[in-house]
Amino acid sequence: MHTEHAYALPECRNLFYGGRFHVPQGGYGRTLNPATQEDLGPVSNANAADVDAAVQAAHLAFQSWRHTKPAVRAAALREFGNRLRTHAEELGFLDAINCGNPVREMAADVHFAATQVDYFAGLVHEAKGDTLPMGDGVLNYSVREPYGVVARIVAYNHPLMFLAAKLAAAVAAGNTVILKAATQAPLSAYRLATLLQDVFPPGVVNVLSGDTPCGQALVDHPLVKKVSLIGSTATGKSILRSAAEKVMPVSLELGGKNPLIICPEADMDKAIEGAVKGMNFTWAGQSCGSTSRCFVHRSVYDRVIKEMVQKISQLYRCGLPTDPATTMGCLVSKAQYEKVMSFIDSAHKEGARLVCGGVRPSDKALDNGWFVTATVFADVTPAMRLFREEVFGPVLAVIPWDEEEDLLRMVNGLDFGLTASIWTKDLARAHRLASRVESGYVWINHVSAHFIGADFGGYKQSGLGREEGVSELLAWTQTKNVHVVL
Ligand SMILES: NC(=O)c1ccc[n+]([C@@H]2O[C@H](COP(=O)([O-])OP(=O)(O)OC[C@H]3O[C@@H](n4cnc5c(N)ncnc54)[C@H](O)[C@@H]3O)[C@@H](O)[C@H]2O)c1
Repeated sequence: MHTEHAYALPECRNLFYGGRFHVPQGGYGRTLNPATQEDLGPVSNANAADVDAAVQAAHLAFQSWRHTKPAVRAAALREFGNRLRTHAEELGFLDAINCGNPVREMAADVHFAATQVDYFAGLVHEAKGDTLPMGDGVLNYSVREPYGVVARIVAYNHPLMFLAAKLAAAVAAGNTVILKAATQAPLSAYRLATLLQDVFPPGVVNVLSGDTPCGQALVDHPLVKKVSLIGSTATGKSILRSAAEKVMPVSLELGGKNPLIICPEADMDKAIEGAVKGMNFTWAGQSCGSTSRCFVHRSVYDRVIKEMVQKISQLYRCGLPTDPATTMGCLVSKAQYEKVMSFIDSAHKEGARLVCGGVRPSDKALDNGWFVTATVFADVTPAMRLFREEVFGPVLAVIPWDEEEDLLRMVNGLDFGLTASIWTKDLARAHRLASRVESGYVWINHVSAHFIGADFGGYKQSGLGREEGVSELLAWTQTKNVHVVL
């Protein structure tokens, strides 16, 4: 706690609900800087009693927030967006020091979150209903109403952005929200709570930190009417099972093992650049949308691999996440590091060909961190673990292909279906492949980017529901039909 940092670490690490911070009944744990193992101090571990207190506060706030004029809700959201922008550097720093992703990108995340908050502030009046033509003397209309208290549980790779951006649609629609910070990196969440303390009425936005028991207690609480998760498929399934007990709707943004397809006629320079960028090495590959299976047509296979490796060595070098010059951060924890290393191990054992990386960086300054260099394995086959399972680390699998039918069998042969990226100059092939890939978000001659207003979400076991567009707002409402005989 005595190391000099660019910004002060948050002083208050308690639970934020009902407009104030509360000492956790579940006690405290510790949080670390994954790049150095520096102890960054205590973090609250909310237990079921804490969750209940927060839910009661949110429930009380719902009684008035649901009737607050939409324009007033929008104004609060816009003020919140402005606060985010004003504190972007500081929040980005807190994420970098706590989750291991580079500070420059984490600050950009905060600005992106603010843009999403503004977007939903502008949509408040779109949570509207319909009327049905019924003839004289009868009026039939539907209204959209908020659910009540809802919970958002998030993953660690964009700790601040996932909390800040994703509260907006739920709050815009008139719900009150309990945010559960990422277990591994909650520091920015405490600062976020302070920043929003006087923006929303007490109890409208509440921020908890904790581990699985906190998330589970939120899912199980009878007054929590909807839960959304950004997390792994395993957690998504567990939440879905618990939600069944309450017949509660859920929204799930889950894992991926996303394909990037390079066709022989593609603009090869751009395709190679896309394949490298799509792996999100900056975040050490820790991104759900990472295109971690790269299918390269055999006629260009050797060239693509050679140039890909050159590009990676030019663009990505592990460095301390808090250094603005760093282009690639570290993994979030020892557990994640060991998982990534086990994939590298199994790829070797199963006969994949290592073409770069696969080791710790040689830089002594990084010796204490969970760093792994940008890694590419070629000649990966569908039988290998690296082909089938999400690594959530900097490990790219390259697979040769010859015929489109075989390609599609391999591409669609998994239970994941989040993103896909297709590189071709053949218009017919572009649309044919786009229509046949089983993914919820497809780029043609592009990769990685999200577009505000465009629905993001997964097919198959990569998720349920869509976010980032109007449908996210509507998903936080339920429809009531009213039939009036005049
Ligand atoms: N589709 C997307 O938009 C998206 C975005 C980012 C990350 N992810 C996925 O997230 C995963 C990595 O993140 P992670 O390791 O933090 O995921 P995780 O599933 O382990 O944890 C996510 C969150 O769920 C909570 N949680 C765990 N078990 C729970 C339970 N039984 N009930 C309620 N809450 C519970 C955790 O405390 C954490 O806050 C990857 O699979 C990645 O693909 C998906």
